[in-house]
Amino acid sequence: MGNEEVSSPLFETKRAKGIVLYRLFAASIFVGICFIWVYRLSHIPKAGEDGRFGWIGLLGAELWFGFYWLVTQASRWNRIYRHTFKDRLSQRYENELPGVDIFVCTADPTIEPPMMVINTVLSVMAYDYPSEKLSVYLSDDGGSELTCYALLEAAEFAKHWIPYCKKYNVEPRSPAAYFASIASDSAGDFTLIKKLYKDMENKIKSAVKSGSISKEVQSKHKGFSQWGSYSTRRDHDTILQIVIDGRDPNARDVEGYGLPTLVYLAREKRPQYHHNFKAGAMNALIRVSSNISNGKIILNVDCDMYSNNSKAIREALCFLMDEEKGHEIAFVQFPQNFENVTKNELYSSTLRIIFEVELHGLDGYGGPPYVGTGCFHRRDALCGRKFSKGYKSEMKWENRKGEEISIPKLEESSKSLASCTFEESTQWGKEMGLKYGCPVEDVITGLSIQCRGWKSVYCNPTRKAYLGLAPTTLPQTLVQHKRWSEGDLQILVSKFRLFSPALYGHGKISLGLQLGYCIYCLWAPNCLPTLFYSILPSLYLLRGISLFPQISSPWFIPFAYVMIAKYTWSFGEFLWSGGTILGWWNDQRIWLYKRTSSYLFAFIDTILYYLGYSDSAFVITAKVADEDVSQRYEKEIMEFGASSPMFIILATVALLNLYCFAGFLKEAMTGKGIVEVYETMVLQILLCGVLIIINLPLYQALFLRKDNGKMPSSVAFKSMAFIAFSCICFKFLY
Ligand SMILES: O=c1ccn([C@@H]2O[C@H](COP(=O)(O)OP(=O)(O)O[C@H]3O[C@H](CO)[C@@H](O)[C@H](O)[C@H]3O)[C@@H](O)[C@H]2O)c(=O)[nH]1
Ligand SMILES: [Mn+2]
Repeated sequence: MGNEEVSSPLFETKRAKGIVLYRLFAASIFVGICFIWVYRLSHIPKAGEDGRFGWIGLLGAELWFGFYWLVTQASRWNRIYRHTFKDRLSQRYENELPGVDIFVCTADPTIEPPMMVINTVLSVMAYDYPSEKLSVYLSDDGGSELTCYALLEAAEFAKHWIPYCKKYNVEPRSPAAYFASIASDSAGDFTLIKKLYKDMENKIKSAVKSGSISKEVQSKHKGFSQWGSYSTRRDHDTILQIVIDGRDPNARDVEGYGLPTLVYLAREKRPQYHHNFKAGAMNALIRVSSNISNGKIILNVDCDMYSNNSKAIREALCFLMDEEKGHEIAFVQFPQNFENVTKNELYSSTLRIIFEVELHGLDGYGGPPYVGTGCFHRRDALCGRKFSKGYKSEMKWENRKGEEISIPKLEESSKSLASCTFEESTQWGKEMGLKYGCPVEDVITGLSIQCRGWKSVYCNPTRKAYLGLAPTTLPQTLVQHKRWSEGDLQILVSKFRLFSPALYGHGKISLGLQLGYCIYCLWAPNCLPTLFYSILPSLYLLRGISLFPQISSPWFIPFAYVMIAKYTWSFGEFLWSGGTILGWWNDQRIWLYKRTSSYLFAFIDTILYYLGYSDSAFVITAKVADEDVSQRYEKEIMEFGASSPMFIILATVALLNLYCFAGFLKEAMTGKGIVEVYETMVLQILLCGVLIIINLPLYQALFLRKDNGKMPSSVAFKSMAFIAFSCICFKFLY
């Protein structure tokens, strides 16, 4: 190996093409925004004049939108793309690759079925990586015997599955996804492995169906005795079982090769101790794993996020082990991609623009946030170590010497690390591990790592590294976004303080990155201006009062330019990120729905939280759906289903616009004449019209659909009563 080879980097970074053109374009939009501001400020109706209230409202909204648009530029101004050289990595380090501990989190056996969980586990056990250096930990906050049983079965199946994957270079390595992707192969090995999988599936499914583990199975595995003291999932001792001990010379697959270590953990839960949701689970895993395998690298995945690219560990190591820059990097984040999205992404759940555009932008300013899954951490950075220039942590593999402790002893000593009291008066949840008290434990933890001086890297290879399950109903989508926007807002205004002098004063993270975080931290406050903009102009349309420049006025130009330019860009960006035309349209609808419902509720909840009236929780997203719900999802029919207060807002805004438009049409036909009205009110008509078109599926769900996914009629009544009341007030009183 020549010196030249050693000095060649393990990854390279490229600036996005056409960035200068983009910057010019963005500057032109900003000029347009300034003109709009000037127009609004210089034309405020005088006190007592028609439309003064609405005008000032729109002024506020436009000031906000302009400001927020500026903030979002942080994610587009300086986009970069990474490319790795995995062959160089194996040339230099193949025999010294570090140990990797993989954490899979699950929390509820009914909405996260054991079969799904073990498919994720199997996919990460079968990584293209030396098995003896891999350890997989399953954290089960559901404390479910069924999940544990499924894991025991998976351990048996893994003995066939891992060598099969390696022999045939299988991709993806989640058995369920693999068998679904392959029509049928009559080759001997394939038939055998498929049969073994089906056998395992039948056993697990029948256990799940009966809801318990048979006495016979229980007697075979001593681990089940640990459920003896179990009363509920909120009240039990630590349950820990080393299912496979990678150091055991007898733990071999069918080809005679070593197996990865596999551990089941249900940390202790007591009603009087807050368990801190996923952050609590992760911290218990960090400690338990340090006692068992102590890998230098920690990969964290959600239980639905199976590995779709068996080279992902090697991708991540190209960054972390790079001789020149590697020592600065605390974590490597992969995008979240989803297996179950339909062609036109009905609920916009691919988060396409975030993962294909924005995180590349944040990467240009110091690194993406940690988004909770598909992320490789350097263990010491995650545990609170500060970055320092001179320090180079040794990544290379060290054989665990002198660790001839027996499994029962190792299990016993690990259990105490997962007890409720262990963290009392320690820094866990504060400066060590994942932070507590925030609904987005991931983002806040990543931010604090970056504030300790570390960088992160965004790695988005063509073959997607992880595929998970996106929510398949509108309420789930909205609830998920409520959790996210609420957590992100807390980062901005709470004790964590993105802008606190302590962080900013020391210049810990760049201004670009701070603004980048603000894109998400300011999601929630968008609710008010968006509500204003989707209600006021329509109400004024009904009253015949114009709030925008006439078509013949020169002030019309900036409005037209900003709208056309911004939406053309957004459309183009969506298409070249791989989306469809209808997908973009759906994205616009969900954008509106999130802003007017999820963000509003998050905003209100955050205020209540600070006043001490509410506690933020982690509502787990369901990963299974009823048959008819899935069918409608496949056909891209929106699922409303249960009555939710969020729907009342959506329906009210939609119906209000319909009512205003109808009222205006009637007036225009009988009164002034359509041409003249059009001349003075074109932008208001357009806005109201677009709002109606985008809401078509909602009207359908309110009035036309008969299936179970329609909007409950109670929502229709409530919102109509609300509209009738407010329209009457607005028309006659104001
Ligand atoms: O008390 C809990 C609650 C959740 N989880 C696990 O956390 C993961 C994420 O939960 P999910 O309901 O799927 O939430 P999502 O909104 O899809 O998750 C995203 O957002 C979360 C923060 O809001 C992050 O924790 C996740 O990693 C990220 O994928 C799942 O594996 C759960 O099993 C736990 O282990 N314990
Ligand atoms: Mn999820």
